[in-house]
Amino acid sequence: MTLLSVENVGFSYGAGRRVLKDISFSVPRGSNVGLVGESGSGKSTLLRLLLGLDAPQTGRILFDGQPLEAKNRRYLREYRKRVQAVFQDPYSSLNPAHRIQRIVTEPLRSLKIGGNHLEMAREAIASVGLDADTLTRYPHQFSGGQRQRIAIARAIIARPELVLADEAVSALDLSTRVRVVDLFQEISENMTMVFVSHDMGVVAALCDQIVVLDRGHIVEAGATAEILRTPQHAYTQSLLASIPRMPIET
Ligand SMILES: Nc1ncnc2c1ncn2[C@@H]1O[C@H](COP(=O)(O)OP(=O)(O)OP(=O)(O)O)[C@@H](O)[C@H]1O
Repeated sequence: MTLLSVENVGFSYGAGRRVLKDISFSVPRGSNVGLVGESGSGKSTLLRLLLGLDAPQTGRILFDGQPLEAKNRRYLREYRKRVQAVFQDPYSSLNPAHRIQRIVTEPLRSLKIGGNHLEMAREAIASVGLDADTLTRYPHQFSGGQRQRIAIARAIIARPELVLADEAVSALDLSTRVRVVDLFQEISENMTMVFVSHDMGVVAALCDQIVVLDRGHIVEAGATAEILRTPQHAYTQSLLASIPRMPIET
């Protein structure tokens, strides 16, 4: 069943040129879909539309069969219970003055979700592989990879149906990146994910489907194995060529 459906979406900032043109793809429930493309291809813009921060000028986005009502605060409050995001820079997204417990439970308060928040925080922090005493500490006491785990715990604490990740491992060094990719793989087993990255290697490791963007257009979309085996578009071939080590089996 389709959870998210993007239909013929076009978008420009103000009166500027089109940065997204006729974008269509769907995200089946339970799947991981990767959006890849070089800098400036429109990935972050598309993610803003998926978060409801902006509305497309043409086309529409359906979430669970209903149109996503961007900028409708009441709608977005309900939407945020079902959709959470993880961003690139774990440091700037974690308030340095707050303890981890307060940071991780923030979605529960802002979404007015009841229950035992401390218990829920313990569970979320354990599910990203961190100790319970993490909750009493501050962001500066952690490494980049640990901070990204904390950001992931915050994203999953409200048990969203969909997680949108924007370059969520790009700022991490290689070995940490591999561990956080493994973590995403684990949590994505019970969730639907849209994973935005300029790194085809990361997306290929995590996603069962890939949508390739080039200057606001979709140039290729399909099953990951298929795209890795027979990339159709010269642009996809060049993205694949930029992966330092290709998987041997696809
Ligand atoms: N606020 C804005 N106002 C005007 N133009 C913008 C704005 N944000 C992005 N753009 C333009 O829209 C196009 C797509 O940018 P976008 O950030 O979506 O690409 P991206 O693929 O996410 O790139 P990156 O990987 O560098 O973040 C670019 O040409 C960019 O200059």
